[in-house]
Amino acid sequence: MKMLIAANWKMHGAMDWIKKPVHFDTVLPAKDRKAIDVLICPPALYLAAMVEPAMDNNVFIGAQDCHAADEGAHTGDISAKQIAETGARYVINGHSERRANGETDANVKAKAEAALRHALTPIICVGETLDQRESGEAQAVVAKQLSGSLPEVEGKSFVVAYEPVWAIGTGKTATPSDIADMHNFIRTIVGPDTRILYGGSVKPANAAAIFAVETVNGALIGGAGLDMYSLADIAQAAL
Ligand SMILES: O=C[C@H](O)COP(=O)(O)O
Repeated sequence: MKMLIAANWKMHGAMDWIKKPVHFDTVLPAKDRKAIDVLICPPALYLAAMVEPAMDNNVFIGAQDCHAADEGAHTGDISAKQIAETGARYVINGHSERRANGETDANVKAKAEAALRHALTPIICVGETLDQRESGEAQAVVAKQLSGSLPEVEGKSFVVAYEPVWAIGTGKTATPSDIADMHNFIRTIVGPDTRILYGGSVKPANAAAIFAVETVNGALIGGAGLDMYSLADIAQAAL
């Protein structure tokens, strides 16, 4: 399965960042990374401007969230239909930073199903908190999130990102053995054909060890995905 190297820019960036996929291609040209897919998920207002230069450089563009409805009175929200119209190909659903603000498994599932209706690939995030891990509940928490959040749409593919909440933006990475345990567990639920990413303080220095875990099919990268040299170093580790 092709690895997916996905950068989630969160609420970072400015208009001149729309050139970053072109810069990425200068650092790691498309001809040298045919074995992997590269995705950048910028803030929504940059999507339309980024898609064309990014696709010209074999970089996919995705959104960080979508609404479950196709249209309506939802101030500040963006629908999967609108995201798809920009030419973006992926959307992140259920990131822990959104779950922390009240997003439920049912919301995530409805959003992922909206994404699939508009030919976007949802990246569905799951992961336990430190308290949940320390009390031995990590797998049960992830199983519950998957059971409530995965889209029920026949024949459509989605991506799962396992992001332990305690590893996000903290510099603490799960050990390869912890990642392998959780990814193997998730694999038993999602089957052999679904990409399972790891996210949580992925950096150039630890990427190779993470990608060496057999059931890791790529990474969802926050901080280290803002700099194209560091994103390219991580991508290189997946080749
Ligand atoms: O979506 C990305 C994750 O939240 C990971 O962020 P991080 O690499 O800054 O820890």
